Amino acid sequence: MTVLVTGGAGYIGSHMTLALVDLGRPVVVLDDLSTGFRSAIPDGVPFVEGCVGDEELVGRVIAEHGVEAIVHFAGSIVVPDSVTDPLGYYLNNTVRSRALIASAVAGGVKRFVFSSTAAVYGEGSSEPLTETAPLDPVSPYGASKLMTERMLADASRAYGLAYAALRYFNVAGADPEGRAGQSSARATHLIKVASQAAAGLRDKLQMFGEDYPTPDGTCVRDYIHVTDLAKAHVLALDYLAAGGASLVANCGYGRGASVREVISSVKRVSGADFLVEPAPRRDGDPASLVADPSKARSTLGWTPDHDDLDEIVGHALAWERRLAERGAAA
Ligand SMILES: NC(=O)c1ccc[n+]([C@@H]2O[C@H](COP(=O)([O-])OP(=O)(O)OC[C@H]3O[C@@H](n4cnc5c(N)ncnc54)[C@H](O)[C@@H]3O)[C@@H](O)[C@H]2O)c1
Ligand SMILES: O=c1ccn([C@@H]2O[C@H](COP(=O)(O)OP(=O)(O)O[C@H]3O[C@H](CO)[C@H](O)[C@H](O)[C@H]3O)[C@@H](O)[C@H]2O)c(=O)[nH]1
Repeated sequence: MTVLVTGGAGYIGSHMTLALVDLGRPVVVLDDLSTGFRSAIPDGVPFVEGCVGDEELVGRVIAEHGVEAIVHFAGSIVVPDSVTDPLGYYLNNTVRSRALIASAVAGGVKRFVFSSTAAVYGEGSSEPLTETAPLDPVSPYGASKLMTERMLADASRAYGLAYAALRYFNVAGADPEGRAGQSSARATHLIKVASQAAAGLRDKLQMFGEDYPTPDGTCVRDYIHVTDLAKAHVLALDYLAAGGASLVANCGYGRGASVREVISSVKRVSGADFLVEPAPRRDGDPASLVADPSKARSTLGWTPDHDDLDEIVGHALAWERRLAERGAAA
């Protein structure tokens, strides 16, 4: 069963590609390298440079590689950018996903795993969030992903495409063996940015908002290790291949950490101090997002191996140091 991994040159997609290679499963990567890196794709894995919205290209890839399942990571991911450029986000995340789903249907691909997000949930629901919590995205990013979920649900009913939409909470960390990590220098994610500050690559960290209705006033998120997330995708592929019904499932640990707690963890684990500057709230940020992951556990049999904030931070820091060494060597 060849798996087409879109966005496989990106952060999460490269970890999924590694997970499939480790299991000896055939895989092909499609990525336009807009935010991904050619070097993130393991040696020997076929790579096609192009856009998921290019139906002619995707049709050819499906036919030439005998693709039987698609894992769709490709997309634009920065919540505040989606607030300033909503139409760009609807184009890359929604319109091009529609084209990819159409290519899957036309090419006879029967299984599809989609990168959705906790950003599809509205604010104010009681936590932890189950998949049945009200859907009312705060940001265009969340809306662009929710629209793709809806297209998949309809395509599944109409064309028999079985899908799993995995709603990731906050993905962080790096491959424990140091083979992959978050490489984008322009990354905006808290653990990445704090790791860069700890490694001396940034002079400070801004803390966006201290007046949220949370225990310490800063936003609360459910941070999940990227390797545990890749494992959930492998299980989702196996579940669908075994005839499992289409599903939507949260991917998180069910426990929240505040921005202050994350910063403390990064300082503790790195042993480095860095400047933390209070800053205004960032557009599109909900106060708190914590998953109820029981569906992924019961339906997919998912059990995390790295459910520990300091471990996640330790792997992110190790990757950051590796990147810094490579930069110094370049
Ligand atoms: N990182 C998180 O915390 C998080 C949380 C929830 C959901 N997600 C979702 O997971 C997926 C992967 O995120 P990531 O953190 O690895 O981001 P990333 O930017 O590292 O990876 C995205 C990859 O997709 C590629 N890409 C973008 N548009 C493309 C297109 N039209 N055609 C082909 N390739 C394209 C990029 O070059 C990149 O390699 C995204 O869909 C994102 O929305 C991420
Ligand atoms: O320099 C920074 C960066 C972030 N934050 C804060 O840290 C928290 C987490 O922010 P991230 O940017 O790390 O992550 P988001 O919660 O904004 O978004 C991430 O998780 C979401 C789901 O929860 C989406 O799926 C999205 O793709 C992904 O980027 C937020 O309160 C943010 O304001 C800071 O204070 N300073």
